[in-house]
Amino acid sequence: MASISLESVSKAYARKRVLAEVSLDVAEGEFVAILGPSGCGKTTMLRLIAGFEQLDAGAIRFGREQVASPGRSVPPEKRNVGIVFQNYALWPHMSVADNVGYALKVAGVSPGERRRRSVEALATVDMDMLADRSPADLSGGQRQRVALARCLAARPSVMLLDEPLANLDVHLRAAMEREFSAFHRRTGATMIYITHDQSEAMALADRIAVMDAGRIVQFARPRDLYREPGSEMVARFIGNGLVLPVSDLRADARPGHVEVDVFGRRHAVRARRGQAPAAAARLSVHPDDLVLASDEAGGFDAEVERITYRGSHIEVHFRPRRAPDLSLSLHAPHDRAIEPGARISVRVGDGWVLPDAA
Ligand SMILES: Nc1ncnc2c1ncn2[C@@H]1O[C@H](COP(=O)(O)OP(=O)(O)OP(=O)(O)O)[C@@H](O)[C@H]1O
Repeated sequence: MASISLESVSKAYARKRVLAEVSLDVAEGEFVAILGPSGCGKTTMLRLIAGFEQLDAGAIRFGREQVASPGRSVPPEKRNVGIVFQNYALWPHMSVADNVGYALKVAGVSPGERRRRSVEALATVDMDMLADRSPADLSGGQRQRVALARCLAARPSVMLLDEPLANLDVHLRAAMEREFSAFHRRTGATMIYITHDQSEAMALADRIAVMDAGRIVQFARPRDLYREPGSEMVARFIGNGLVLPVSDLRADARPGHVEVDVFGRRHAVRARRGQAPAAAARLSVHPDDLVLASDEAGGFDAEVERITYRGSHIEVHFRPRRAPDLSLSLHAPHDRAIEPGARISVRVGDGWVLPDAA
């Protein structure tokens, strides 16, 4: 397995810049998700790493070896990269084992060795019992596991996965998420996983690179992205994040904390150390951070708009009285009696002041 590093990589199609000086260091054996909205350049980045596209500026390294720079590119078949796409085409006329061993056959590996490595790769994804089946007789999830085994049989030093779960239903996705995690633990493969689904990225990755319009806007562990987003885009993209306008930001006695005014009530929230006092700021919170205050004096005034039943809890959609254009939500116990139109008092239990430059 190898580490991967992108150094100020830029790429344009015709005159449209798709990647702008992207730098990223993925450690050996790390599981990194590339997360971003449609069209932000995720697939282009993957294609550059795989060697299907040439970069315009910058460099890509696998370990110490430079595999791409302007005008110089190691071809895809020499990069030892395994790729699993969303559309995992399997050959319908070949058995599962032959599908998995096909690349080895092309590479001239002997039939005995081929079979051994195919069955070994299938065992890794718990599919060795179905080695002689036809792909037509498999479920969607089983086919995706075969695609994974096929990638694995070639013993790649890097695995690239492009929205591999996008075509699966929600239950199968959850099962496959577990599969990918287990697979990563077992093989120690360096994995780069593309998705626009933030919950999938949060569940799987050691670190997540959030992309927006051809740039990496933040590269951090899931917990840090959730608790300390660096910009409004990241704050909104992760964990149903909300951004509140706050005012009169002042120092708090506790390091890493400040006091702010949220719709007329003072609250202590988290901020970068050294955060300067400010007349106005933006606060990143999540529905779980907002709590119904028991007494009216506790929080800011709001009016309930509607309730969504979620089984384990109810989601209360509301508008602050002082900012009726802002639609927010919080989670409350499912047995809490609360009606649309009711007046409530809301406290910010936890929040993070977005850094000034964001
Ligand atoms: N071969 C190409 N020629 C011209 N433009 C391209 C080409 N490939 C991609 N683009 C453009 O580059 C931009 C980034 O595309 P890319 O596929 O990398 O985004 P993405 O983040 O993977 O999107 P999605 O999540 O929708 O797959 C888009 O505006 C796309 O239209």
